[in-house]
Amino acid sequence: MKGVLLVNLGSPDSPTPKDVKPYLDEFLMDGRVIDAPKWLRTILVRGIILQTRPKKSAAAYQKIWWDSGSPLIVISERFLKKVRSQTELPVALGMRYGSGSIEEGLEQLRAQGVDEVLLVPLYPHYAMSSYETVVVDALEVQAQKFPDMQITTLPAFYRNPGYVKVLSDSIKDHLKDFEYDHILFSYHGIPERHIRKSDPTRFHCKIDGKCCSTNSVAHHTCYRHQCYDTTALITEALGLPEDKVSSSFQSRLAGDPWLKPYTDYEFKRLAEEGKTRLAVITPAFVSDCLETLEEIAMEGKEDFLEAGGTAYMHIPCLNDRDDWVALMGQWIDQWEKTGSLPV
Ligand SMILES: C=CC1=C(C)c2cc3[nH]c(cc4nc(cc5[nH]c(cc1n2)c(C)c5CCC(=O)O)C(CCC(=O)O)=C4C)c(C)c3C=C
Ligand SMILES: [Fe+2]
Ligand SMILES: [Fe+2]
Repeated sequence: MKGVLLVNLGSPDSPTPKDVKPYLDEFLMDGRVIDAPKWLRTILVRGIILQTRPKKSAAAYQKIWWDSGSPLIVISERFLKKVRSQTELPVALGMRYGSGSIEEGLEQLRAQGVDEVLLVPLYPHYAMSSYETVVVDALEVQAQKFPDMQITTLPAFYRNPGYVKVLSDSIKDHLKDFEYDHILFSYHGIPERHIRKSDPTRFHCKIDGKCCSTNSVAHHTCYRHQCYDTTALITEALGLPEDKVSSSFQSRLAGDPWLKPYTDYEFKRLAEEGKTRLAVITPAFVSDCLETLEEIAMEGKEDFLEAGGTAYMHIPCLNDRDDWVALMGQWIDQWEKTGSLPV
């Protein structure tokens, strides 16, 4: 019997340093997130980052936490509930880190007789620190705990025409009452090294301004290419003039060079260029979370207005929008009836 597992990133159990610490420990000790050898990762994460970060992150989580819990979790649960109404198949939710794991999700499906799973990483783009780690974790759990289960994975869907339509309709809806002179597409950043590591050719991705627009098999796993492609597809779908649109990368940690341009620098640059009414969209996330609600909607607004901007809007993620839920329902239906996956 077929069933579906939706997977999102996960959140701490509460916005306190006590609960944020084990969550960050699991997250940052993932070798696909901090890709240093284990001994070095242990020193970096447990010896340095976890000494101070939990307090700082907990304070940020407190600013966005809802009475019903972490926005990312609450939104993912609302999405789950609505997706269930679109299909007869059992649908479960798993988180890559923190409570409500992928294993628990698969267990729930197995209890309902499922032995063929459609795994849906809730990320539009491929990155080793997001999409790939979900797939690898699910396959490891399957091999160890559910050897009779078969797992099929939904590909990164940033180019899917249905997805491009839903995202551009959402932007259109939110910009109805906001006069903007620029739209910034702010994607979660990753270290540049991750791009090179994910390049199967080992030679294509040079992050030189040209590789991401030169056709290559490397683009199947090039997060940078996929982000710029998302901006281009949405720009085209909305008929936006190119000088009103740009892309940037947020949420970097100190240390390595991360993908540029950095979102916080872009706020300043755009304001100084005279773009005073800014809309910001965060298409690396399908659900609002710490990185969108605190870093972009709160901190970003403050930074932009301080730099001389006069109006600012964060466009929410797709969350549990009905057209997004319906699209997920169509993808599930297609897989159930034909075994094929949307591209
Ligand atoms: C080396 C560090 C990190 C990489 C690489 C990274 C990639 C990455 N992350 C997301 C999605 C989310 N990240 C979120 C929070 C978050 N991310 C990092 C670090 C890396 N992410 C940290 C330390 C944190 C925790 C909070 C903090 O201390 O700042 C979230 C929000 C979770 C929530 O509970 O709301 C999401 C979602 C993607 C898509 C990605 C690669 C493309
Ligand atoms: Fe992250
Ligand atoms: Fe590239």
